[in-house]
Amino acid sequence: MKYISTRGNVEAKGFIDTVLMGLADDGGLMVPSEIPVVSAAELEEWRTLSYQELFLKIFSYYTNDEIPYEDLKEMAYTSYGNFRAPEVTPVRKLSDSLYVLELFHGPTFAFKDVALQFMGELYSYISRKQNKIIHILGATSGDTGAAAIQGVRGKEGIKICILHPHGKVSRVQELQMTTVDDSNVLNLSVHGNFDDCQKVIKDLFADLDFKSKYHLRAINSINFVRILAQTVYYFYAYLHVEGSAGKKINISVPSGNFGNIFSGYLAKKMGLPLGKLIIATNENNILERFVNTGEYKPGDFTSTYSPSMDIQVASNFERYLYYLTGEDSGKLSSYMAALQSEGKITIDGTDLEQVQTDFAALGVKNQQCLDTIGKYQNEFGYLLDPHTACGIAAYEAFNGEGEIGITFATAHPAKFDEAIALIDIKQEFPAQIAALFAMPQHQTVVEHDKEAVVRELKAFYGNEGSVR
Ligand SMILES: Cc1ncc(COP(=O)(O)O)c(C=O)c1O
Ligand SMILES: N[C@@H](CCOP(=O)(O)O)C(=O)O
Repeated sequence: MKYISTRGNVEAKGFIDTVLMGLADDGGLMVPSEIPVVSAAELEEWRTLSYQELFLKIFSYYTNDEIPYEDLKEMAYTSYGNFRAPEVTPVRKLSDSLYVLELFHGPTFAFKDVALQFMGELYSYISRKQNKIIHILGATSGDTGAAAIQGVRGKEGIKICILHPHGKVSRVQELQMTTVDDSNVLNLSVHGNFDDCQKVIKDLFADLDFKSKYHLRAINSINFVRILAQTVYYFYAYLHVEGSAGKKINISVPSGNFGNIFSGYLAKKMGLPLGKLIIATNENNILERFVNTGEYKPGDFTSTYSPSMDIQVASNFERYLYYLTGEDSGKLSSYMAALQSEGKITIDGTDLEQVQTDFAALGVKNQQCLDTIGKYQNEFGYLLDPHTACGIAAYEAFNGEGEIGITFATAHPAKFDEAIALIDIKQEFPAQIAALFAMPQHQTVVEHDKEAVVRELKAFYGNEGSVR
């Protein structure tokens, strides 16, 4: 398996080089040169596998034996060994037509742990095997940062710097990131929003001299391995829903940067019989507007009760667009150029029909989000976090009569008590979260400005040159 850039100007790479490259050097995103297809018979054989076994089956299609099987196995078992649920991502049945895939049983109580616990192990493995310095640079609206820091804190050969939007993450998210006092961690709290943070890091990755001189590596979903690791739980969910054999299952995914739902798109292309892929967003509804009208146009940023999805410029949209163009890098590049110069991308005709076949989408308003949390607490005694509540509202809008839907629970409600308290629900915090409130914080507040970030990075990296 080789990996290529959506923009077509990067020499094909192997698996590890793709991980290390992160953002493609031509500004595009790396994708597999062809997507492997799992047969229906093999899929059925996977029904009894544990999460870790399933992970190994799926990764084996992609790693080209660049990582010996025993090493990959050890990484998978270490990564998921510290999840609070033995199933890793348990499936809960709420009714005959609704299942919830709980993705929040990792160390930081959000779905990001599933991929980032593994990426922490993988970067550490590559650093040891190749004697490489790994300087992770990431942007977060709250959850990626916490999970990435937790995945690599204290690991030799690795430093991590995370940019988060100042005052725009939840209190627990901020504490999860900033109470970590390991010397290999730097938190930059940026005056601006998530899109501003993401733009700064993308600009730094695009500066190839800087990227190479300072050994920059990505943990955001611009990195293909994030997408791949997230694909595993789509298979797991499908295989653990009662009566799914021979049926198509709809999946509703709280979405922001389009990474999670793109993993579902990949799973479907690999042969997983999924029905509708439902994009649930909040009032930052660029993806809903795109699916309904064909116009992709970043709008005004809105702060909502689901702050992790307060995103206008969705990174992985480019990967989807690449497949929509029939893997035509030239056409994709001209769409991305139009986004740059005209501030929007417009598609129509059969392309728009294809989009509407691939996805349904709903932008859930703040009040509807709160109403959904209240409704599920009353009817099922099940407390939803505000992101998951958007997912459930979108499931309700699109799951048809007699169809089965799975909604992804992307975070634990304790991470977003600000919203939940508004409807007078009092929740008890898990001990790991309650303990954060008494801990000192470490962060540097910076302006939303590439040069200010560069100054902090240079001080953090010190004299580290090309040898570890
Ligand atoms: C809790 C939660 N739900 C949903 C999302 C959206 O996921 P994605 O960015 O992969 O679309 C995020 C952030 O990414 C998140 O932290
Ligand atoms: N919601 C995310 C935003 C970054 O998304 P990623 O999937 O590209 O890492 C977050 O929690 O930071």
